[in-house]
Amino acid sequence: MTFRVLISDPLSEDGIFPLREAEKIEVDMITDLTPEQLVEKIKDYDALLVRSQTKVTREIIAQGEKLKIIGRAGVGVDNIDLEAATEHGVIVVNAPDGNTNSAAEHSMAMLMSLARKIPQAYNALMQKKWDRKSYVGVEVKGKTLGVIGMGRIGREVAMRAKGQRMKIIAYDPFLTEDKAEQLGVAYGSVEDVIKAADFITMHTPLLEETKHLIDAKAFEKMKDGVQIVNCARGGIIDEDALYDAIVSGKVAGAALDVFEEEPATDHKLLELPQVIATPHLGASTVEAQESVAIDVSHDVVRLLTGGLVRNPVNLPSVSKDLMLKIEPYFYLAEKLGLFLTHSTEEVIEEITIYYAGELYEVEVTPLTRNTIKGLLKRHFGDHINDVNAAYLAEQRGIVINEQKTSTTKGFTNLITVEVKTKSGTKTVAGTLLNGLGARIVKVEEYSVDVVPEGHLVFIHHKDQPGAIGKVGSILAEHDINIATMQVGRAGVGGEAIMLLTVDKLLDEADIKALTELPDINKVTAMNL
Ligand SMILES: NC(=O)c1ccc[n+]([C@@H]2O[C@H](COP(=O)([O-])OP(=O)(O)OC[C@H]3O[C@@H](n4cnc5c(N)ncnc54)[C@H](O)[C@@H]3O)[C@@H](O)[C@H]2O)c1
Ligand SMILES: O=C(O)CC[C@@H](O)C(=O)O
Repeated sequence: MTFRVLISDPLSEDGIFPLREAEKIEVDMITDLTPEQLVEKIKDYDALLVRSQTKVTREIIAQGEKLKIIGRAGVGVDNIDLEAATEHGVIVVNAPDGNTNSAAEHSMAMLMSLARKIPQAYNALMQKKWDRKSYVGVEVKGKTLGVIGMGRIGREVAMRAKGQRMKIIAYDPFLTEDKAEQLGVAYGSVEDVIKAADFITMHTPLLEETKHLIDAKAFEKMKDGVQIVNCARGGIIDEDALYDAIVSGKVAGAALDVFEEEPATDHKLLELPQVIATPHLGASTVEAQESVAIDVSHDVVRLLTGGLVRNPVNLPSVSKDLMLKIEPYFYLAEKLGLFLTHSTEEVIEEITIYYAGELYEVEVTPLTRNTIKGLLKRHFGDHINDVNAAYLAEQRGIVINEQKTSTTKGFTNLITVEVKTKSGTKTVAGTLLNGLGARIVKVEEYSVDVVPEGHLVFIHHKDQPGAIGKVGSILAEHDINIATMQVGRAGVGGEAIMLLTVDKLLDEADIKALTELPDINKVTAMNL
């Protein structure tokens, strides 16, 4: 049987040699297909390889009757409908490391060009203007660079900027003060970073949490004359707010490699002389393109020849027999992780998962991965799956422990998840009730009985008469219907919790109103 591979974006010919030389694999590189033509063509192919131009939509995936694997020659998989791929059993692989260096170098090139107005001066000279007054720049030495997102590229940029003798202040949900110290950078919240920086560079993925992370309010907090670099993803910065901040003079300049809508040729930001830009070139080097093409090509060959892929984005790698035993627990494990990530603001240092009762006999590692996936999903988005969850956690220095016990603690099965942060531990436990599905049965030291889905409100308060009624009244005033309510307390008049399921997610105003009530210590709203 011969497999057919379609490459729909230009990939390095040297990089795809593993595909070209593989037996029983035919490769077609056709880079000028319209979306309609791709929908038609994909029917004949077993694998699709893309860069960032091709939008691999649900429709394309649905039409891919033979499609087994989609390879993304690069990091971001935001041009691939992962949900559709998973639903259709199509494995998505990427090349997370191959372009790190190039993207970091491009970010530095943009930073330096911005500081010294090189593109603007070049343009003037090309128009035969010898203008030395209009293009006076600033030195970066001694200036503070704010790095938002200290993953692979953010760290490389920080190291390079230190070489330019810049001071670095960084934020990443997985960066602790200790790790920051080891890296020789200052650590702060997003607010600390944007307030302190002379230059700010973005290096996060585009997620629900990072969309418009830099908005009008954020610009207000920045130093006057701040300069912004974005070589990560358009949409992390609110482009309208950036435009206004430049026009008002708050922001002195911006260097953009990425835009919310690409291609972005007719964009109002490109009309501003303070903006320099490149057309998504961060990974466009001979080396990066060869490296990412080699990585995805190897994975495609591995998969098509019955092997295991190295960089799966959505692959569940569990045998059928084991899957039958543990599949019912996947949902519970992920929801427990998700619950804890919402109720833990601090950096997670250690995760311990205890499996009790009938889970004692079973291989539980896939459940551990699912729990970690739930715990990290808020920060990694769809990039994380049960295959790469543990790897990503360990890469961030999070210690993972898995423990088994035959003690049933009254339940036939029990999963207890404990996370350790700098200020202590947080715990949640859940069980699968025969015929009734998943339940959260313990939160911290309190016993509860809650279905882990939908909109939850978790309140820490002081056990006082009337506290529950006041919460009910505020929610009613805010038109929020309570579906269920659980309460627990350490002792009369002591620490207590309420765990409510409600019909819609609380917004900031709802949370503020509840927090202002007497005896309410903390309110956490979550969507499981
Ligand atoms: N311009 C280009 O051509 C180009 C090339 C390569 C990568 N990229 C993009 O650059 C970005 C970074 O890539 P990477 O390889 O370093 O990824 P990475 O996964 O190694 O790092 C991303 C980091 O962002 C952090 N993060 C998540 N949510 C955050 C938040 N709310 N605030 C701050 N940090 C947060 C994560 O913890 C992680 O450490 C991605 O968006 C990627 O797609 C662009
Ligand atoms: O394909 C490209 O050149 C862009 C790649 C880059 O955005 C990535 O996320 O890896």
